[in-house]
Amino acid sequence: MKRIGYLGPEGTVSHESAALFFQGEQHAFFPFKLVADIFAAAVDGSIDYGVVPIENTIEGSVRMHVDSLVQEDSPPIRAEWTYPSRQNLIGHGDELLLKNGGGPDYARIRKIFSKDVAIAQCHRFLNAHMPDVEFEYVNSTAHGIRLVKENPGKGWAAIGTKHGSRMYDLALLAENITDHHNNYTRFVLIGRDKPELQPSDNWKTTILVTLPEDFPGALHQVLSAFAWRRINLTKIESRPTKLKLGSYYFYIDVEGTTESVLLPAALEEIEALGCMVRVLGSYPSYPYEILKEVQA
Ligand SMILES: O=C(O)C(=O)C[C@]1(C(=O)O)C=C[C@@H](O)C=C1
Repeated sequence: MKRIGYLGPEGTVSHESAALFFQGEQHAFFPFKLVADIFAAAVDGSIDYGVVPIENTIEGSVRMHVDSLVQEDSPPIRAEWTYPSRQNLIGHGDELLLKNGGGPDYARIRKIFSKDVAIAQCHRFLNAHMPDVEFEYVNSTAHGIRLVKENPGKGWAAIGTKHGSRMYDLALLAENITDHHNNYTRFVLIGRDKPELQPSDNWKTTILVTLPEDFPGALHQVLSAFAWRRINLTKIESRPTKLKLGSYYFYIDVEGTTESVLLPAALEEIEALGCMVRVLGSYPSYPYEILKEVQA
């Protein structure tokens, strides 16, 4: 049985998405307090695979997690999938719902607990209903829900999943409060060994490219190595190497696998330019709709 690490406690978006990804298989799930701890456990072998949220429709890249993926000792990316992040306002119903059934009593909500990314996904709703509410950023959405559960009577609410509200037996004060409903998170699976997964028609490869110094037009040449081979890039992002001010690498996702003929040739061409290239993983990609179909 494989050991899977996810951002806990139970009831996070990561937990829901991992349950869907590994549906129908026997796995042991282990909650972690921080995504950094998942990386550490995947490195020291105390888990086989780790589930890492990497990008969100509204908030873009989760930078800290991208930076962990890039560390020299991080295990490779073995798969990616997308999962809808549907956030809800959660609290003690007897305390924070209007008695006449008229919905949440916003005036009584003093503080909202959640993960920074989840709060950022609900800005419009929060501005419209509670422009002056105080926020407390916690390690995960379910961590916030748990704190609210343990502290009734203080005017505390959380932002998190329906699954989380059921798990902690709290009321859904307001449902689907994300700024728009097309809010997806991209998760990656990291692990030392190649997992056995459903076949997929979509493959991606993530590479890190560090450009040589003082080489005018280097990025242009890197991109053209993909362009003339008609290899599609799905993401490119620059991140500081953290070694020197002004020194950056490029984090690039391309469609295709390193098992193909074209992609290794493109990477060789880029290396020949004097760039450093590191492959962070070549892996199948599963859109949410496909995972849902398997479930049905
Ligand atoms: O806090 C959670 O529920 C998580 O799984 C983490 C996380 C993230 O940090 O990106 C994952 C997806 C959601 O969009 C919000 C939060």
